[in-house]
Amino acid sequence: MIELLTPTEMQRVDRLAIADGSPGIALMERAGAQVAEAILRHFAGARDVLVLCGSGNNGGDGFIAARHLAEAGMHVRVMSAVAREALAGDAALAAQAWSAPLERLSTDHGRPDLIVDALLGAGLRRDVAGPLAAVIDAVNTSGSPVVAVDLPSGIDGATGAIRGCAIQARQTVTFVRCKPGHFLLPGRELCGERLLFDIGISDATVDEIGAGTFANRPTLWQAHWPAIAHDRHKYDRGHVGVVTGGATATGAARLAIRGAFRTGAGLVTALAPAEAAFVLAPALEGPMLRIADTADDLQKLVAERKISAVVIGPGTGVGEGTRKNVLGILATDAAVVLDADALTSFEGEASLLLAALRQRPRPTVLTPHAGEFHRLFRGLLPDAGSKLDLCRHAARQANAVVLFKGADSVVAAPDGRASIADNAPPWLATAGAGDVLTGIIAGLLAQGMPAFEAASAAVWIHGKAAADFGPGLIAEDLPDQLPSILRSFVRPWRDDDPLRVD
Ligand SMILES: NC(=O)C1=CN([C@@H]2O[C@H](COP(=O)(O)OP(=O)(O)OC[C@H]3O[C@@H](n4cnc5c(N)ncnc54)[C@H](OP(=O)(O)O)[C@@H]3O)[C@@H](O)[C@H]2O)[C@H](O)CC1
Ligand SMILES: [K+]
Repeated sequence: MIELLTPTEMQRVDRLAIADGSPGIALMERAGAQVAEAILRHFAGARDVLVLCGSGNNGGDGFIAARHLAEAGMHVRVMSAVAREALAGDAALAAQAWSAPLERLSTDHGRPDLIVDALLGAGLRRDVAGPLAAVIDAVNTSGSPVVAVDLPSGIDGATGAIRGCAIQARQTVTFVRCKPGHFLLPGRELCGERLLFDIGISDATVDEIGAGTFANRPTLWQAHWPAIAHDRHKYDRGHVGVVTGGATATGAARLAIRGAFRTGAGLVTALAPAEAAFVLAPALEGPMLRIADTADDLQKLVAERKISAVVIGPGTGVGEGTRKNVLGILATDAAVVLDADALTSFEGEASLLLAALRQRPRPTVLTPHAGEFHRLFRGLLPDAGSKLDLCRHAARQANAVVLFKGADSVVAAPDGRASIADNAPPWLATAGAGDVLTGIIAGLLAQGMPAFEAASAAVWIHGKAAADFGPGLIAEDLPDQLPSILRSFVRPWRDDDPLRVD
């Protein structure tokens, strides 16, 4: 159940299910019953419940939930955005089965123990304004906990954006599959706890849609996890090269090195300018050190040392030197992770970078945070769009996997696949955490994991490492959290496993 379906895709799934013999009203009956069941389980002490119903099928789910809650003994009032006669289709049928009076939707809610938000769901079509916006504001300031049906009203299910204003829910009950808007910020925050229920639509029906967006979970990438066999030596486990900054700027690269080493790369080499050698040498034990002052030196080392994945960007400085080194590295056969200064060095010259990426046949991952993303792609992408849309566009343009970092990190591949993560705790936003992430990605690429899966896996593992550690985390703690997480992914060698990316 890891696909994320946009409201449009969900409508197509609904239509397929209805065509296959599940009447819409039967789906709605199950949806409304699940909402009631969730409330009875999680808000068992609630006595007075107010259900707010909109004019569409989201409201229909609300009428059915109201009936079940009343049957369970709760005192239920229903406010409707429209009169019964104005309802159509399944929502009209659902309202018929609610025999008590309907109140007109207003801001006069009192202080019920619980409010059920069934105003707007997948059918949100424009910004919320006027009387409906006033109702949403009144709900948010009422102090009553809110259970949202499908989506908090006002949240765009495709993008997670607030359209005008939106409900802040304590819990959101959704059906069949989560939507991107449940994962992307700010939507995720407004959902509160998210509960997903089956309403009788089969996985085969969902498969027919061919969804390309996924929740970032181990099930998305675990099948591609690098294998370990006892008869392989360290060279079979890949060799990561990390380009470092000068004598006073090697910390970021060292974090990447530790991330790569802990992720299981057999060898890790710091590729450093000569001036940094005496600073780095005492700071490295397992990882090796090689001197590279120019793009030529880097290219030669990658070839001679059979380096299978290179990280460049953390601490390398912004400017001509890094630009040349990036272009040099992109011309090698190694998999490449471009981060930080490697991206910012192409600000205003993105076409240079994109030209090199487009003709490159090897795996490449770009890992911008929001600032780096917008600096690099300014003018090259549509002006408006969700983080998911923009990341997909960028991946297509760059012919590379793009990891758009943040609390809702998105990974997109040039073929259109995308993952969205929701497991990063707030304390992961700390200096150097991104450097460790580049190392984890490179460590997985070096062991032969494909780029989309490697970037998605790294994001999830990075978030899990931070969550496991807890508050007080600094980037230096992240690599040491990895072994206990990686343990659960170890799998035996298969004969068709790649030895390494080259
Ligand atoms: N498989 C499932 O997941 C099922 C989900 N169900 C529920 O159905 C809704 C989707 O129902 P739908 O009728 O398509 O849409 P909504 O009820 O969310 O909204 C449509 C009505 O809302 C009006 N609207 C739209 N935007 C606004 C706005 N900004 N302000 C005010 N009103 C708005 C719209 O009016 P129009 O004038 O635009 O026509 C509609 O009247 C889904 O979310 C689930 O809860 C089903 O139960 C079946 C299975
Ligand atoms: K809703």
